[in-house]
Amino acid sequence: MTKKESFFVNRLKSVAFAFNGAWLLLKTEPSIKIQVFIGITMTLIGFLVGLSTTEWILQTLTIGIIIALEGLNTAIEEMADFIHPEYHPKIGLIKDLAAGAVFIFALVALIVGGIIYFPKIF
Ligand SMILES: Nc1ncnc2c1ncn2[C@@H]1O[C@H](COP(=O)(O)OP(=O)(O)OP(=O)(O)O)[C@@H](O)[C@H]1O
Repeated sequence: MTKKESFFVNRLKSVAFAFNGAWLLLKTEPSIKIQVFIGITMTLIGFLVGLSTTEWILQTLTIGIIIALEGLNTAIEEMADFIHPEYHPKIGLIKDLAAGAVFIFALVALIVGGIIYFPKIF
């Protein structure tokens, strides 16, 4: 196998691993299921109210980023539990920080949603 072929085979394998990770998140993680449900609901509402192109881009980005952050938070939790399954204040801090990062973006998502939908409702 040439170097070029092995590069493309390796990239393909990476995509397959990433796809498997995304599928596992969707299948096993309640927080991801909730975010995906909210994302689908907001997309349907977007069609109902008729979002502009810019609003669609902002809403889709916001939904995607929050789901991706939830996924990273889950990965950090898994790593923390694997490295140190017993109670430890540092593990608590690491998990709280990761959850805090998701929380910050959840607030941003609420603000973005408010800016898009508030003028359409009131
Ligand atoms: N091993 C630990 N040592 C110390 N504190 C912990 C430990 N595990 C969890 N905690 C504390 O409990 C909180 C919740 O942790 P947990 O792993 O249950 O995540 P979670 O927020 O319930 O996430 P999810 O619902 O996605 O599983 C953490 O943010 C942390 O404050």
